[in-house]
Amino acid sequence: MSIRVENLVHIYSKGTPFEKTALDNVSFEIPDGDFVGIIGHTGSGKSTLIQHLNGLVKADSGKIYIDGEDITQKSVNLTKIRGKVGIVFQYPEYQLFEETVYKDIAFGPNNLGFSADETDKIIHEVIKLVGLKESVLNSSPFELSGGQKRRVALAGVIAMNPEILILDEPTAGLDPKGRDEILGQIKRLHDEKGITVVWISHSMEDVAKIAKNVMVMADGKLIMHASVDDVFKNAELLEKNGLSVPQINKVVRKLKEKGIDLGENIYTVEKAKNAVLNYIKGERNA
Ligand SMILES: Nc1ncnc2c1ncn2[C@@H]1O[C@H](COP(=O)(O)OP(=O)(O)OP(=O)(O)O)[C@@H](O)[C@H]1O
Repeated sequence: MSIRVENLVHIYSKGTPFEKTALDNVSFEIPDGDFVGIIGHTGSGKSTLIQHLNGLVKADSGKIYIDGEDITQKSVNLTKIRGKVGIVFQYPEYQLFEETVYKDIAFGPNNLGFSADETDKIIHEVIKLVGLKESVLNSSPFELSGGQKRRVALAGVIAMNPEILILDEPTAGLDPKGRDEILGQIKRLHDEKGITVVWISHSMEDVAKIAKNVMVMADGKLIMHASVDDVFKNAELLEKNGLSVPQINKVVRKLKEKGIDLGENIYTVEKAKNAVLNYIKGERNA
């Protein structure tokens, strides 16, 4: 499913001394099946933006089209839209409230009117997708570790069978292993089911590794929207806006200054490793 946003404006506390323009005329298009990372300094408007994408907040002006349907219209069926556009918020584990994991995951599909049999089938599918064992289904969500709770929350959103998955820092507060696993599962979901993913991240490394395209927010404006390579080429602009390129790229640039040229557009450790191996091979054959 595609997303198109036209001239979106969001102002908090309008008409008061605390007025704040969180989104300042933001326009973009995300094609069906894309995997977009949203980066931006703290307070740049990222969370506000994603809340608009399934109608959780009201725009001061502008239009939002989900698969061509304008969801800012009063007549729109928001329950239907929210079934198609799933959002996983920051620290989603705080939203778990049922007495068992099974019931928690069932909550969304039940609300959307899925039959008990359908819901049961989906629960057994999604629990595997997020890398949990069936045995946790009868546990209380509160008995689980932080990483497991995060997976349950993700499973609850995936169980609604969304066509667009929006994630606000899904790996915040997890250890490196938990982070890699959750990101791997999201990537697999995207690859296997073709789900469009929009993902807020503070990790430039993760964005370079997983996203196809990147949106850069600064002070409520969308200042760049391009491929990973095209965005990270602009190190100076990113740094000016409180961001950075992945650390590995800094190492690659430093090496270039010292006369060791590994090549352009190296933003992941994997790419750097291959470039180093090629470089060594080249030196040997010279
Ligand atoms: N409920 C609110 N009332 C008033 N101002 C708000 C509210 N929520 C956010 N803001 C302000 O709007 C701006 C954008 O906030 P938002 O949370 O969208 O940014 P963000 O990029 O997601 O930040 P972070 O990376 O810290 O989560 C900030 O200046 C913030 O202080």
